[in-house]
Amino acid sequence: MAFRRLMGYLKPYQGKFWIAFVALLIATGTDVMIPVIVSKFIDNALIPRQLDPATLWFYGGIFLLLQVISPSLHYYQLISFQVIAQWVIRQLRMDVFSKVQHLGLSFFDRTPTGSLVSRITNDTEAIKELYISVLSSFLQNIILIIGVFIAMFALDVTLAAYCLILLPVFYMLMQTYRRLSSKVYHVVRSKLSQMNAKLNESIQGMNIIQALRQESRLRTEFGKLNQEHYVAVVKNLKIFGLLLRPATYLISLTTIVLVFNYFGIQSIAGGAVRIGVLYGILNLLDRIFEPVNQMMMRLSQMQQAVVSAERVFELLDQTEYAPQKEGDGNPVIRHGRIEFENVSFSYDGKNDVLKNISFVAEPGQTVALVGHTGSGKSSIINLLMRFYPVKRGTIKIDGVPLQCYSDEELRSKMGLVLQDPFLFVGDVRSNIRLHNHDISDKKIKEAARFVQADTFIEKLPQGYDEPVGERGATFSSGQRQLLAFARTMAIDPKILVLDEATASVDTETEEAIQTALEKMRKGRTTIAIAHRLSTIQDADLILVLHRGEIVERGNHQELLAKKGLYYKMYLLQSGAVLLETNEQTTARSLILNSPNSIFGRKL
Ligand SMILES: Nc1ncnc2c1ncn2[C@@H]1O[C@H](COP(=O)(O)OP(=O)(O)OP(=O)(O)O)[C@@H](O)[C@H]1O
Repeated sequence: MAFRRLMGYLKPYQGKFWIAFVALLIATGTDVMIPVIVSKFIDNALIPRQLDPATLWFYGGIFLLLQVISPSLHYYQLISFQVIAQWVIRQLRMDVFSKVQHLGLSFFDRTPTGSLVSRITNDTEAIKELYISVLSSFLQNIILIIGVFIAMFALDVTLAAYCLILLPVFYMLMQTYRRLSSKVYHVVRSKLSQMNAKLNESIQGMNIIQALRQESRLRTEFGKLNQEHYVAVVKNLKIFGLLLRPATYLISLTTIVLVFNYFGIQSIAGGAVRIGVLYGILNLLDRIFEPVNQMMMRLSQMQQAVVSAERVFELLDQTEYAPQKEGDGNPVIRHGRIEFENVSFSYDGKNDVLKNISFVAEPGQTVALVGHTGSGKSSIINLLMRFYPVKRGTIKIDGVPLQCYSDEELRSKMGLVLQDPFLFVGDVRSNIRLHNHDISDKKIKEAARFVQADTFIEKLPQGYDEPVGERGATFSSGQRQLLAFARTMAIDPKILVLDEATASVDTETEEAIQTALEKMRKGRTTIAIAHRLSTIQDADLILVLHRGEIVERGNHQELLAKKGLYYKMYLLQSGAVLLETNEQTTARSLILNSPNSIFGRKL
């Protein structure tokens, strides 16, 4: 199945493929002609001693011509098949990469990053081997074997017919090897993928690993996978070593003995032994065993490639897409009114993490989401950003259901700033512009000035051209926040979705961030997750979440007056501030360990 589908990828390159195939046919034909010509020369010229110049020129000429044609065509076909394989893999990799980009976040929740990387890199690379093995090696060797038999029939029909018995023997040998190695190869590939996943996790979380002294645990886990991978590879090598050379060697030896017997019986029966034919047959037989060996050797790579192909196609067949636009209209977000109507949601289809969420954010208003960890704040944002499909209840923007908007409209009118903003490899400018060519350099600077990121950017040695490394690791979390603000302001969104940073930054940056936020929120509908209640006291509506439900709602004063959950949280946090100023360390530990801590589950 996977194999047939892989062959389907060859369609666009049919022309090149058939030319290479014809070259292969001719090259193989010339290969098997050489011993036939030599055999004819021995029997027709050498033994009867007819060595006149014309005969010598005839045989010598053909021999030399074949010697030139064969390697040239082999070179051509080899390069052609390799190039075709590279083209196909390039296409396959692009397909997988594009597919991954359109998958929904729920898919990524379940799939480890390392295993995805492994599919796009290692697996496609393994598939390349299939094209090279199948197209180049298998095709070539099968054609060679057919050619050898044709040549043997031309030399001695009876003996060639006897030799046909070799074909089922080879077939059985290959089948046995395939069956044995198939299981082992599955293990090898899956261990490799698990190692990639582990490696990825370790590198991404290196700071935590070092801080929590998890190095030896991860080393042990990685070592275990590495060992299992090694055992599987060695097992395969053993199967391979046992079946390959010794088995084919035994068959080859038996065949040669039988051929000599055949000629012996012929001579006893009174027939003349044709030395040329004997030479030709032995030479041809010798040419059969090497292709069989090569095919056996390639068989393991082919196995591996088919397993890899299955894994790649499994990914290509994923249908868990990111939610897409529905309906024909092209609504536009003009005011930014957000409405949640009885929205319930579950990530796994079993446990509801949001229950009957209803609220309205009028244009220009700020709605703050508060609640302890795991209460569902991020999930509300995930739904509003259309990262996950809404199946129960409705989310509307300007009275139109969220699913009716095009991706482009949503992404250009909604600015999202996450707690830990993601910076791309490039420079500061490209991180603000994000390859949107409608954003001029002037606009980039304006956006940076607006959020007060310009002060630190201009202090950088290369200013807006300062390089940004992977995930912006060379910038502080405050600087990353400000850059993310500038990026958001550059598109001038109607709606702002904020996940307030919890990371502590210095007072100066904190002030810059707060001022920037205030300015950004003006005139825009804002949905903000607030971890510090002090930052949202002026919010028009505060929703207090608890286990996926809105348990309190109102503005700051109203909620304080209720003396409920919000009030408790507020007291706790203002207490925290008070204590911090007095005795920072003790206070922090007190709060973190308190049973009512907002950092813990219970409130
Ligand atoms: N991608 C996911 N897949 C499955 N369950 C998830 C996923 N994201 C969150 N959850 C679960 O949904 C519930 C709500 O999580 P959510 O992230 O919305 O809470 P939160 O209030 O934003 O928490 P925090 O303040 O810690 O960010 C939690 O029980 C969490 O375990």
